[in-house]
Amino acid sequence: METLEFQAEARQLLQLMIHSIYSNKDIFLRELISNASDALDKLRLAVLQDGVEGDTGDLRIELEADAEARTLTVRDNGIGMTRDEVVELIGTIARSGTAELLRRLKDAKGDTDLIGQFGVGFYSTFMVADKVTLVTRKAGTEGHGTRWESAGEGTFTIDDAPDAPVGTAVTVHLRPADEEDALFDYTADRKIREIVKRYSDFIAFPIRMGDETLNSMKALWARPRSEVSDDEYHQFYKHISHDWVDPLETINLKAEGTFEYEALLFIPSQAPYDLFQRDARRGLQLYVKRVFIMDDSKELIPDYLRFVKGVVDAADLSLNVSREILQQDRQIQLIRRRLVKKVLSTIKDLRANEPEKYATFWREFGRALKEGLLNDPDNQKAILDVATFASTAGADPTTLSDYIARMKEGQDAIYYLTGDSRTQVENSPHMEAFQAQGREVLILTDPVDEIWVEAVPDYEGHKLQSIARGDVDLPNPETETPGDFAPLVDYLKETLAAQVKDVRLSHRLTTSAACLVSDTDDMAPALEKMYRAMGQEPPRVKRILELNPSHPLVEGLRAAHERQPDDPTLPDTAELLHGTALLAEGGDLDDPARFAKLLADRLARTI
Ligand SMILES: Nc1ncnc2c1ncn2[C@@H]1O[C@H](COP(=O)(O)OP(=O)(O)OP(=O)(O)O)[C@@H](O)[C@H]1O
Repeated sequence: METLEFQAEARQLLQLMIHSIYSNKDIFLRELISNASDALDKLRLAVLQDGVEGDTGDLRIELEADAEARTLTVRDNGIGMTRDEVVELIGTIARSGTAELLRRLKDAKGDTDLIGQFGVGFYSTFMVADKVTLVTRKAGTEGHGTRWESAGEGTFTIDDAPDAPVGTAVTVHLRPADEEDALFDYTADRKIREIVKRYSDFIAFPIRMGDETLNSMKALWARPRSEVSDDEYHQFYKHISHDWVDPLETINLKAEGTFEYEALLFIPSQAPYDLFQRDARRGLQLYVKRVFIMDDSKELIPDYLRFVKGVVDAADLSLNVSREILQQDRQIQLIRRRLVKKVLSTIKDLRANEPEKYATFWREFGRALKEGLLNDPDNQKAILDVATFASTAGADPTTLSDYIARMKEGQDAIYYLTGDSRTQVENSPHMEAFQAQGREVLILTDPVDEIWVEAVPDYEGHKLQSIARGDVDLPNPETETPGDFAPLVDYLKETLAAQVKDVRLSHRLTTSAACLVSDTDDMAPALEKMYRAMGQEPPRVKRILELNPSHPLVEGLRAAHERQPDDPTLPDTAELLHGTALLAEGGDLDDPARFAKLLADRLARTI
């Protein structure tokens, strides 16, 4: 028997383990099972590719608990290790950067997140053990096996193990349970099952305890789609999402090459109740080589796709990768980018080939998806490609490209109008001339519409243009304006100076007397309202009052002002004109009671 010293950095790491700075001690079993699973993978590959002699007929992981002896053994019949490998692999930490991380770990005492930056693997057993024994024998080699043992305190012993079977058995001599310190009784049947189910259910090899296999072994994402039934996918979806309805769509993804990962994603059929609540759970499950790493990994999918559920299984990440690391990891960013593209292209396919499913998707998640127009500039175009909008052209929503295909000659902009409801938008005075000329206008009624339209300059070269803003570029109907409106316009500008920044004659009205429009670069009123609702105080934006010169009220007002510019009832009429314009577009009056009184007095005089 030989006694050897751990390499300096390994010793440091072991100290950290023994003093157990990592709060979740359960993971030691996950690590051992993961190592065992790797060893089984390696044996399978060695036999297959290198012609190593070995039995791959019954690759398995066995768990054996002995409550009396207080031991838990994890045994595999995988590749095993030679004596030299044991010394090399278990006695040292080969990974680069570990020394630097250890230094930082020491400085940041108790910072448990840092430890997630490197795989602690086998050493994590020392969080729960006062002694660990490893007995192993390498597949395809002559000679005997090796027995390694350590209490984690600086040294380990190495010895021959003549009778060791091929594979590796790690026996953890457990410290007394101390539940307050999250040190559980790891010989307890229930605890073992719980950990296996939670972290290792999808390990591709059977994890057995006695005659029983504890894991389902179904790594669905790793199996070719043609071999997995819809029902299996749906069960899996329900398991991870806690949804009870089948998903709308299942998405498989596999990346090979330098950076390997697999993903299995689902688009649900219905939005969760908390889709628009900030504290809702979101994100994907992250696996590393079939080993469950974490739930709700927000780094894998952007917020606007938060309704997507599923699993990403990456081959090259550390098992102990922390959320902090995920945020900075370049590989994770690449995965995320790819997932976004895949989800968007799936939606595009739905739209092209399965209109009913697409309609369901858009009804449930369109509002969330549109947030991406603001938050994901790179995919703005792709999102607009799959988006549909209500329109004056018909009851069915339209895509932007269909809209463009229907544009009238000479029309360059994509017209839209925002509002609270379809009815309100359709009946808004701003619509009149557009309707009269048969020009299609998009009807945008989601709160997020007010915001993204500001962020999207154009679609395929066509500007998005609010018909309640700026001047309209409609061809002028060649009607002579009756009479001279300049004095009235000047009068109203002065009288309504507190309410509006300008007064002018309109080309967009056919039936209404007046309407309010925003100046080209001013904030839309709904947006202003939204900011106020969020507790902010944006500067009050005054709008422009546009008059319809052919309306009897406006013409009458002109005549009345011409007759007697100091008529004492004129200011009230001006105020009523402004108020009705505001009401017609669904706006809020500053002083509704005053408006009602003015109106009632005026009506009383006409009866
Ligand atoms: N059951 C096993 N069978 C064969 N080799 C093993 C076994 N367990 C550990 N090893 C070897 O010991 C090495 C070190 O294991 P350890 O758990 O410390 O780190 P790792 O598995 O490489 O990294 P990580 O756990 O972060 O993925 C492994 O890479 C593997 O070569």
